[in-house]
Amino acid sequence: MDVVMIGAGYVGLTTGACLAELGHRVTCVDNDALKVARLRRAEIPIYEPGLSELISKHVESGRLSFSDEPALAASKADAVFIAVGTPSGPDGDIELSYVKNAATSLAPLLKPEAVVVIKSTVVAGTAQMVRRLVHEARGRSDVYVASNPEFLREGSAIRDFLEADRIVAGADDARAAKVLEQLYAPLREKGIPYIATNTTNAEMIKYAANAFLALKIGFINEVADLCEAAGGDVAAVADGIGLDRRIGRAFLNPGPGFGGSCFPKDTRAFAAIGRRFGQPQAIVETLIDRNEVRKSALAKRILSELGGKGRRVAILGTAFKANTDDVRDSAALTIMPLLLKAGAKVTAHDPKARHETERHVSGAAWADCPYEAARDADVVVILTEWDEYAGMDLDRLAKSMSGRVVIDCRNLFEPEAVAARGLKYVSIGRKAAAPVERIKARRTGAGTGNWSEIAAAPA
Ligand SMILES: NC(=O)c1ccc[n+]([C@@H]2O[C@H](COP(=O)([O-])OP(=O)(O)OC[C@H]3O[C@@H](n4cnc5c(N)ncnc54)[C@H](O)[C@@H]3O)[C@@H](O)[C@H]2O)c1
Ligand SMILES: O=c1ccn([C@@H]2O[C@H](COP(=O)(O)OP(=O)(O)O[C@H]3O[C@H](CO)[C@@H](O)[C@H](O)[C@H]3O)[C@@H](O)[C@H]2O)c(=O)[nH]1
Repeated sequence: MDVVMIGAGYVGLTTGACLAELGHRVTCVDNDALKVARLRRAEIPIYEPGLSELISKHVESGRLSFSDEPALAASKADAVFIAVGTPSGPDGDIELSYVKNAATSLAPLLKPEAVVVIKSTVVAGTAQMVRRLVHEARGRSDVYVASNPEFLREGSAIRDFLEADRIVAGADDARAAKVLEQLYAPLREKGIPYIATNTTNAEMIKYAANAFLALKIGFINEVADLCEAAGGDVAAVADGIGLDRRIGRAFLNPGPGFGGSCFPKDTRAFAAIGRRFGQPQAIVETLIDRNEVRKSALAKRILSELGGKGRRVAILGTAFKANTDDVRDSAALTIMPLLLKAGAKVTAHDPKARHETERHVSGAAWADCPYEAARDADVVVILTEWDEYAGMDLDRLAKSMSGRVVIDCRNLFEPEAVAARGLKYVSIGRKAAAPVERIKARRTGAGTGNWSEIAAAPA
């Protein structure tokens, strides 16, 4: 089929390249002419594993091209996807102006029977509203509107698309339903569950899924804090509850609070829809508050470990999660400014997100590797779970630092391994760190030094 993708961001580029992989001819259109010029030079504006290779493959196969001018491609397209941003508005509700602009400017260009597919995350009722706008702009009702929310995660976007848990195809008429079926035929043949439903359900499914996943994270974060206070180990607790198939182990990893371009924005939108329809989503409202409080509480905790102005802290990881250069709503964007404001000297490192972080946070120094960031640091804080940090040489890290505190917000290490280097390990709900003296005693043969003795010692 001939497809046009409006918006060449994370979702548009990935979806465009993957639809080309499924055999369709795709033109990705963006109104950012600079972005399109870069894409035409094979410069991929985002870091997403495998995306650059997939794009090159299909530019060469002739099935993928880029344009900043939708007219020609849209006039031939069977399906026009809208994958533009839907940022948060002031009351948490989403800003639909990009979706509306894209739809109305395209409307007169479409051939009869074309289907506009909304890929952006939008609130219930948006597809119906877009249908009215498109028909008004054309002066006739010979094109159709569908809702096909996207569930990919940054960092594993291509696999999430091509090996999706399910495809949600929202259509209110036979033509839109048929075009969606044809677009996804290769994935349906592979046995990927295909949920054919109406547009309102499709829109609701997307928000309910994100709200539920965010709730799992918010829940385990609080369980982790309780474990820390009660002397439990959240990793064991998450394994123990996650093996219950009704619960599942995924998304039970505690951290510095969820971030990214989706969970914070989508939970706010979900809560806003609840208020708008007179059905407040109290659980999600609380989750949003707790997640924000978590990030600033973490900054306070870092400052208390740091113990005074002018002391040095290394921040390892500023992306909202590993394998992306995206820093939207990342914990680092809340925590770094608070540390700098309190007079700390901050040196940061991230394998991919330095450039993006520098657009939002000024005043920090940057290092080329984690050990350089840790040089002379009083406290090292891990905020992103990059493999590079999980694989760090702890002896080298300990030698680089002048202080002794490692605050690991992603639980990358076994507490004992860090403590054995004479470091105080502050994790998120793992076993309490052994005090430096006790570890030293163990190394020098004083005391029994067994694990239960170390674990039982006060942090
Ligand atoms: N990022 C994700 O992981 C993810 C996953 C699933 C769903 N979503 C949803 O998908 C949507 C897009 O998210 P994103 O992260 O790809 O956004 P993005 O900001 O990375 O990309 C949006 C692109 O649309 C372009 N654009 C805006 N208006 C346009 C127009 N009228 N014509 C042409 N181009 C236009 C912008 O220049 C930009 O390049 C959002 O609704 C988001 O909530 C995102
Ligand atoms: O056990 C976990 C899992 C995630 N996170 C954090 O939660 C945030 C979001 O992570 P993730 O869901 O992996 O990334 P996204 O790329 O934002 O993907 C989410 O948001 C997308 C946009 O809607 C959806 O398409 C995806 O299905 C949904 O997982 C990040 O800050 C993670 O560090 C945790 O703290 N613990």
